[in-house]
Amino acid sequence: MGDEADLNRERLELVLEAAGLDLWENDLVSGQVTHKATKTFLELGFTEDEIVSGVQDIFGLFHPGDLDRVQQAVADHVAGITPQYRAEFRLRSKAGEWIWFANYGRIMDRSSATPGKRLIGVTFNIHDRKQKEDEIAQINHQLVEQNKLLQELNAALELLAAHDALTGLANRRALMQMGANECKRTERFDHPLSLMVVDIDLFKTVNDAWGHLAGDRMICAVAQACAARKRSGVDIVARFGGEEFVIVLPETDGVSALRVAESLRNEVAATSVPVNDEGTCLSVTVSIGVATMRKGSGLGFEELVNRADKALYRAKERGRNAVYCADVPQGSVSAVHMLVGSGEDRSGALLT
Ligand SMILES: Nc1nc2c(ncn2[C@@H]2O[C@H](COP(=O)(O)OP(=O)(O)OP(=O)(O)O)[C@@H](O)[C@H]2O)c(=O)[nH]1
Repeated sequence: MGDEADLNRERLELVLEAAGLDLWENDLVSGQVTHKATKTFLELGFTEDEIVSGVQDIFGLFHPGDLDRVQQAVADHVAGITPQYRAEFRLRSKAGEWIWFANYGRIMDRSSATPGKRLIGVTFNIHDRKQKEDEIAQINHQLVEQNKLLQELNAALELLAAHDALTGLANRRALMQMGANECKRTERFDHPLSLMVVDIDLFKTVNDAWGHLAGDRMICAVAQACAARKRSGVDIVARFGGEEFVIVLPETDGVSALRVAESLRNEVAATSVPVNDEGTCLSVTVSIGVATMRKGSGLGFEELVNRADKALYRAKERGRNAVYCADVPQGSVSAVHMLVGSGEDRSGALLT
């Protein structure tokens, strides 16, 4: 029987050694370590003589950040809440380094006369695994940060790709895309679509007399005036080129578009634009060409822009600071005249 017990012990030791496990046993009533985890202490740099025999002394080697969790895991198992005691924790080596270990244990005498006394378990080194987990967590964290940065860069690029850097308005590329969609909507839903091309008059003279920066400020001021007309989520306001802007007015017929154009022309003409830091303010006017389409007109967006551009040319021909639209029927003239409130020259285009 004694031989068989010795053989069993040797078998157990072989298994523990091969698996890198260190067996221990604690008497939870006396608080004494009844079988010491020798291998673990040697790994920590202690000599056999220095191996402690009190449970509290062992707790003294635990990392303060892990101790509560370990004690809670023991308490949960003793209380029968968990079927095993499991914990991962850091132990302080003799040299003062923190090394990761894990415990796996169980109360072995629940059915004895003094249950809850013998907690038996194994300790094993998990330091390499923990370090790899840390490295992976760090790499994951870096990846998350890099992804965030990429998303921000993508959003900034999308913004740059669709907007004009000077005025912040939609750029020509974005306009052509959105405008084409509006043309399709007009064909599908039979709603009118109008478009204005707004051009600053004699802008070259501003650049020539006051410099390019002053010209830029004037472009921004007119851009703001155009943007202020925008019905949010409905109209499109874009910088089409140098000192030229396009305003797309969905669900707006020619008469209404003329009304908007004339009101914008008036507002700009009443504006005084500060063009430098010395307090120079310049007056400014715009000429506006208006074009409008309905379902079945067969016009694409580019053609609509071209028509408004031709109308703009007529407005310039008529002396600038003017609005012109070739698409409004004769019957609408009086209504527009009333709204325009300017001379024949300005609204004369409607009479052609
Ligand atoms: N400051 C500035 N000037 C620009 C910009 N883009 C274009 N321009 C200038 O705008 C001027 C446009 O001049 P023109 O096409 O002759 O037109 P205009 O002087 O406004 O004359 P009309 O349109 O006939 O009334 C040119 O001198 C361009 O160099 C810009 O982003 N900033």
